[in-house]
Amino acid sequence: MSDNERVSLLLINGPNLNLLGTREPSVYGSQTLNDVHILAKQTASKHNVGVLTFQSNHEGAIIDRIHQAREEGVKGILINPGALTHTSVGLRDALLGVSIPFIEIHVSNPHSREAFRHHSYLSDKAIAVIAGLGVTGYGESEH
Ligand SMILES: O=C1C[C@@](O)(C(=O)O)C[C@@H](O)[C@@H]1O
Repeated sequence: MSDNERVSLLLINGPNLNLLGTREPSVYGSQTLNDVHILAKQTASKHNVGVLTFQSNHEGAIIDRIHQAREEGVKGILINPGALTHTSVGLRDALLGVSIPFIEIHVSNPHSREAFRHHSYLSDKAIAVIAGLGVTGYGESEH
């Protein structure tokens, strides 16, 4: 399979995840978004899968990127929606609208935090939810 034919995944990080590494380190740790991108790409490349990355603090930009993913033939989306997890019907509709399977990722475990973080607009439609593993949740466990 050539690079052009490689299966592609899209990794999306939502609002405030550009601050990983400096943002509330006791909750989110000290690794940066760049570390996340490296980990995800390294993990995927072991399976000959490519990863496109995108981060935005803007709901509409994320929705537009999800729409673009369909045109690009992206096979799966990995998304840490940040706070949009708990607020965005629009994000849910975008993911369902493009019919691309997705995995929801959180660095922290929202269920062990404030009550307003316990509900997700995405989880019931996600293939899987990975939460509370820190940045390692974007990679693959060694086994
Ligand atoms: O921004 C975030 C980050 C988060 O998605 C996580 O990765 O743990 C959890 C959300 O509740 C929060 O708003």
